[in-house]
Amino acid sequence: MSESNSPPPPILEAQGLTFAYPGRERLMDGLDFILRPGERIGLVGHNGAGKTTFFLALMGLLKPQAGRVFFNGSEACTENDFAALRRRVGLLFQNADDQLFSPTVLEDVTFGPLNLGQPPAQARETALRTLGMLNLSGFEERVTHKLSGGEKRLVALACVLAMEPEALLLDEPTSGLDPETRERLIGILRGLPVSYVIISHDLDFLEHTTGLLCAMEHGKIDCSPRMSIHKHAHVHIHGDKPHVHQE
Ligand SMILES: Nc1ncnc2c1ncn2[C@@H]1O[C@H](COP(=O)(O)OP(=O)(O)OP(=O)(O)O)[C@@H](O)[C@H]1O
Repeated sequence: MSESNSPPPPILEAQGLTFAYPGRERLMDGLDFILRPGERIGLVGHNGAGKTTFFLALMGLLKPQAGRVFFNGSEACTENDFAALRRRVGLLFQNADDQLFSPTVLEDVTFGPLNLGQPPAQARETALRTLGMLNLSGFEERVTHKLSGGEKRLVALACVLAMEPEALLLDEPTSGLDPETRERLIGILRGLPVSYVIISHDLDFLEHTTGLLCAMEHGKIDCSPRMSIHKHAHVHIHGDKPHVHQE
C-alpha cells in the first residue's frame, strides 16, 4: 500500500502510562488508549478511578512515571512538544474556575486565539463567533467570576472552542448544567467537526454524544466492543460498572 493510502495516525495515543501520586497507589498501570480521527469516546469509571489524572497526563500537565504520549503519530517528549499539543487539543477542566481567569467573558474567550497568534481584531471576531455559536451573545462584558456555575461551564467551553482544536478532552461537561443547557450542549457537541473524549457519569448524555464507551478501572482503560453504546441498547449503571444490554 502506498503511503498516501495508509490510514491517518491516531490523534492521541497513550502507551503504557503508569502513574501514582506520591505515597498513593497506582492510578495508571500500563494504560493504553487511542483516539482516532472522527472518534467520539465516552470515558466512565468510579469516583477516584483516575480519569481526570489520565487527561492531565495526556495533556502533559502531569508527568507519568512511565509510558509515552503520541500526538498525530509523533511522540510528545519535551515541554515544547506538549505545549504544541495543548495548542491543538482543548481540555475542558472539571472545575470551570480553573479555566477562567480574565475579568470579562470576552477577554477570557479572546485569550486563546490571541495566544495562537491571531491579530487582536481577528481574535475578537473568533471569540464573538464562538460565543454566538454557544448562544452566549450578550455575555461579552459580563464579569466572569459572577456568572452562575452553568454559565461558567459554557464560557469555559467557549474558551476551548475558540482555539479551533483538533480534539477535545471534556471532563464532566454536564456537571452544574440545567436540563435545557444540557440539551443545548448535546446539540453543540454533535455538530462539532472534532474528535473528543468525554469523562462523564451521565450515561444518557454519553449515549447522545459519543459512539464508543470506554471504562477506566484498575489503572487501565477498556474500550472493547462490548463496552460500546449501541443505538438501541439500554444503558444503565450496574454496580459501579457501565452495563449495556444488547438487543
Ligand atoms: N494532586 C494530588 N495529590 C494526591 N492525590 C491526588 C491528587 N489529585 C488527585 N488525587 C487523588 O487521585 C485519585 C484520582 O483522582 P481523579 O480526579 O483522577 O479521579 P476521577 O476518576 O477523575 O474521579 P471523579 O469521577 O470523582 O472526578 C483520587 O483519589 C484523588 O483524591
